[in-house]
Amino acid sequence: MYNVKTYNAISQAGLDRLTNNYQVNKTDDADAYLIRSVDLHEAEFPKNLKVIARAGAGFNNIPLDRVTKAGIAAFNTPGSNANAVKELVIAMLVASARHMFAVANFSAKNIHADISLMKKTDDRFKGTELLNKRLAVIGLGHVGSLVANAANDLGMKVTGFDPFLSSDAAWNISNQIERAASMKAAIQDADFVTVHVPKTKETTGLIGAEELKQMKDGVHLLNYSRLGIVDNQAAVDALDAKKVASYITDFGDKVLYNREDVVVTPHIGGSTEEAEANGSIRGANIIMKYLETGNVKNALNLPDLNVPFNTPYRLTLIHENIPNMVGQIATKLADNDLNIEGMSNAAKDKTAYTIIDLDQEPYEDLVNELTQINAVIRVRIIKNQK
Ligand SMILES: NC(=O)c1ccc[n+]([C@@H]2O[C@H](COP(=O)([O-])OP(=O)(O)OC[C@H]3O[C@@H](n4cnc5c(N)ncnc54)[C@H](O)[C@@H]3O)[C@@H](O)[C@H]2O)c1
Ligand SMILES: O=C(O)[C@H](O)COP(=O)(O)O
Repeated sequence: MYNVKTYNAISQAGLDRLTNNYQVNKTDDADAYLIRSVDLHEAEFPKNLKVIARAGAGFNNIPLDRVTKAGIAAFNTPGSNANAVKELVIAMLVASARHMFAVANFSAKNIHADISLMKKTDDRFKGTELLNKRLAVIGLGHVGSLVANAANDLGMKVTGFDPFLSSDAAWNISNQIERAASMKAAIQDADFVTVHVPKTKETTGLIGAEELKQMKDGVHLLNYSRLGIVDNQAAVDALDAKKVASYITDFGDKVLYNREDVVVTPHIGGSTEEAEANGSIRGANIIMKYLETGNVKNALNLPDLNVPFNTPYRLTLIHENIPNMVGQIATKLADNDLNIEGMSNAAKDKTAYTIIDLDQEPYEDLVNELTQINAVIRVRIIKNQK
């Protein structure tokens, strides 16, 4: 029986996919965590924990270095909520161009007045159209590419900036989207700027005072990525200077409160029934695949390694990516008369992963003995359930 512990609101749709070999939230000593945005940076991890699946895209809540050193595989599910974010961002583009929040505030405060009369005396709610306006999309991954394509479908001129764009992601982007060679080239002519990058050391403050200065007067700015990717104090200064017309973000920050030109939504970009179900189902499938086969696809901290599991037993080893690891492991097995049916190895950055298929049950102390090899981080024996 495997134990799964959940954090945050995890859609039942994914938990329903777990087979009878799984129980949920029965113990803290879990084999797997299924999480959303819970901040794990200060968390202690149980000894048994083998895998963390983040139902959603952003993984800045997972201390990847520490998790990897503990031999825990970490995965996210990028794309599972991308459509939800796209729809909200498009709504916010329209809302900012048509002053929808000011209109909503006005009508809420004037419930006894005939609001239709106000149009005759006051044109403060006259808006602009998105058609032919320019949108800069910073980050063209799962979310950014959908936003760029949808804005293009609405007749906007769209410029994308993503120096690290994968070739897979590039296939998803309409050939109408112009690719900028620099941040400045992307933002300098834009009427709207929207940011869709992961939160890292490099992207913290990606949109700061300098970038805001490079933008057109009256630009509308959106941040549905993470707190800190836009420097909020710099954004407030630019709003005060009327450089930026409006700022819409999914992440609260006290410098933003009580302003008519700012709208803060409570981190709901990915909060739809469909997106939460997608993330939870993908997270549950990731957990089952990793625990039952050791196979890895698109982990955050391990290389891809997918080997058909056709033997009765399998050993998996997470170890440092240094010379002679595979040799030492194979020697240890040979010294103990264990025949290797198949062996595969791959590396990602400083971490390597080895899968060894065995036609017989390994002796009990093998895990300890292999773990004692210098630079071996974690060893698992998996019994084939098929
Ligand atoms: N508000 C929400 O609820 C919500 C929902 C989903 C995602 N997000 C956030 O949005 C981020 C993006 O999500 P995604 O699913 O598109 O992720 P993704 O990994 O598919 O795409 C991120 C893209 O950003 C690009 N990038 C990285 N650094 C960059 C830089 N300095 N300049 C320009 N581009 C850069 C990458 O090359 C990649 O193409 C997530 O990491 C998460 O923090 C928020
Ligand atoms: O990165 C994400 O996927 C989103 O920010 C959603 O976060 P949540 O799962 O906490 O809603």
